[in-house]
Amino acid sequence: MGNLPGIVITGASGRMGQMLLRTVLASDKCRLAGAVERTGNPWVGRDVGEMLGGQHVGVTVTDDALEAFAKAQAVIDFTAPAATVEFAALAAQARAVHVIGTTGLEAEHLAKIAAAARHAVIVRAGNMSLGVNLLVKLTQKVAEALDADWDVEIVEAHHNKKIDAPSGTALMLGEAAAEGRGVSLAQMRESGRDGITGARAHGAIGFSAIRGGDIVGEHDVIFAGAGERVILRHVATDRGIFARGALRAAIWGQNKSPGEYDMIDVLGL
Ligand SMILES: NC(=O)C1=CN([C@@H]2O[C@H](COP(=O)(O)OP(=O)(O)OC[C@H]3O[C@@H](n4cnc5c(N)ncnc54)[C@H](O)[C@@H]3O)[C@@H](O)[C@H]2O)C=CC1
Ligand SMILES: O=C(O)C1=N[C@H](C(=O)O)C[C@H](O)C1
Repeated sequence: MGNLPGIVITGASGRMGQMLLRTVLASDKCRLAGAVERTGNPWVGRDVGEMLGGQHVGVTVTDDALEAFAKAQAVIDFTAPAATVEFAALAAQARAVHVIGTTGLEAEHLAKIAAAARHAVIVRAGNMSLGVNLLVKLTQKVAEALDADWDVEIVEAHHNKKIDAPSGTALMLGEAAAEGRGVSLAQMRESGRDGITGARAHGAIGFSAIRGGDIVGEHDVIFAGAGERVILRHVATDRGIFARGALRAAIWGQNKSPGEYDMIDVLGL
């Protein structure tokens, strides 16, 4: 047990935090080394097992991230952009692999994460599931095969608590479509249509977001041509797919050279 990689989960009380804790506790490939929440969160100072509604597991939730990271080989982080940037610096200081699932990261956050990756292994993806990463590869292939007369639209649906749009997954799919076409997503991106928008720009890559209820995550990539459509779809029904992917990334990252990696690297797709 002592030789298994020790994992710290940040954002322990969150939707993904709880799923990650259960996944690590059930795994025979790693051990739970710590759990972090923000100061003032009711989970801080309490045993992880008790907070999950079961027996004590001997790991107390802390708000001291550096102390927790220093005892671990990997940190799995599905929190919020400001927290993730802070954790990237601390995980690098502790030489722990940092697996980042947090979405909504802006250029300023990405620059700080890239700086941390000069000293430590970081695996970052807007979606850690096998199915979505396969869909990313398929999207790139289809975009390579079809010309810009085929309009690309990405439609995503998530639960009503999600705070960022388009989703991290939708952006990964948009990047894949842009790469397949040999264009820059930043230049071709079109989102949030409302009112008299004018006709669709030729070659645009469009994004639409639906928010409602408890939808885990659904993504369609629509290639709309004249007289026909190709639709690629992924539907997530269980957050366990993201947690299993993140755990796989944490184990894969052990003994890798410092740098920033993604799930395509981890899965070898
Ligand atoms: N890459 C992927 O496969 C997936 C990514 N996500 C992303 O993960 C993130 C979290 O999603 P949810 O779990 O649904 O959100 P949530 O709101 O349920 O959980 C976030 C947790 O982070 C904690 N947190 C925020 N700042 C913190 C800090 N400074 N220190 C410690 N804890 C802090 C919050 O207290 C909360 O418990 C979002 O960005 C979401 O888009 C979600 C699912 C899959
Ligand atoms: O916030 C979520 O829930 C999810 N976020 C990720 C995203 O932004 O794509 C991944 C998944 O779709 C669930």
